[in-house]
Amino acid sequence: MEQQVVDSASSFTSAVNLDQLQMSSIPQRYVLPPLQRPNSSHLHISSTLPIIDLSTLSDQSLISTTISDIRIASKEIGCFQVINHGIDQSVMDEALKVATEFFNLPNEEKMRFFSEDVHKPVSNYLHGEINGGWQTLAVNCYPACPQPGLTLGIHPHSDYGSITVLLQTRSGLEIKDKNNNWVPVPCIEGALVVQLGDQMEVLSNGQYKSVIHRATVNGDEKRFSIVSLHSFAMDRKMGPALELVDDHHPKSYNVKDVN
Ligand SMILES: O=C(O)CCC(=O)C(=O)O
Ligand SMILES: [Fe+2]
Repeated sequence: MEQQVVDSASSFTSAVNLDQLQMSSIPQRYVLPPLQRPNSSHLHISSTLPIIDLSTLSDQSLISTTISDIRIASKEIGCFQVINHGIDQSVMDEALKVATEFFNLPNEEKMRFFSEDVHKPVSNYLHGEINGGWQTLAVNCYPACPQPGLTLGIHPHSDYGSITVLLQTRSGLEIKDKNNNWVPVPCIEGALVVQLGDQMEVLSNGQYKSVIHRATVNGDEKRFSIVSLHSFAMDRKMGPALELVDDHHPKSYNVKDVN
């Protein structure tokens, strides 16, 4: 039975298929070595993730404090949450509703939207916007998992682009702090998670951090995240901003094509 699931589905749908089979344990290939499992390094949570109220940016008396809070979060963690960001709750609720409906479709229906080129559907629409940059929208569904302590929804990685904005339906996202501890990102109603990516770390000559993060799974409920990944234009040469390179801060990265 398991073999059939693996053969008939791409990695895109296989975990969802397993969910439909209501298995009481996960297949061996999903079981991680003990040190890579969630909770293995939670013992001393040393960081709390800042929550930035973006409505303060329209108040002259608060603007510099807010910018400074964003700068500190970008330097220390590369991640923060934003509230009062101007996106209506109803828009976010609708996006999550459509995501849920999509993942509830039968596999054959879902595969009608399948594309080998993950940039294709969105780039056609947005290419040329944001100064030739790219936006990729990922919608992730993490089925409830019978053994959440043994596996992960997404393995540790940093995002390749400049900035990522993420909406989650429940907690599950974790970031690595500067002491190498995994810190859970709490799910706050209406908040969006902002993560800096590799391009921002390079552009800032290492002053800002591209945050390493992962997604855990849970035993009782599906979790969704909608992830908007923003990247500079592919034909752009990327390197540290010259203003940030001097005798005390030598160039830490070579200039490379974003590609
Ligand atoms: O779902 C999450 O919380 C993380 C997703 C993520 O890191 C990604 O799609 O790049
Ligand atoms: Fe990511």
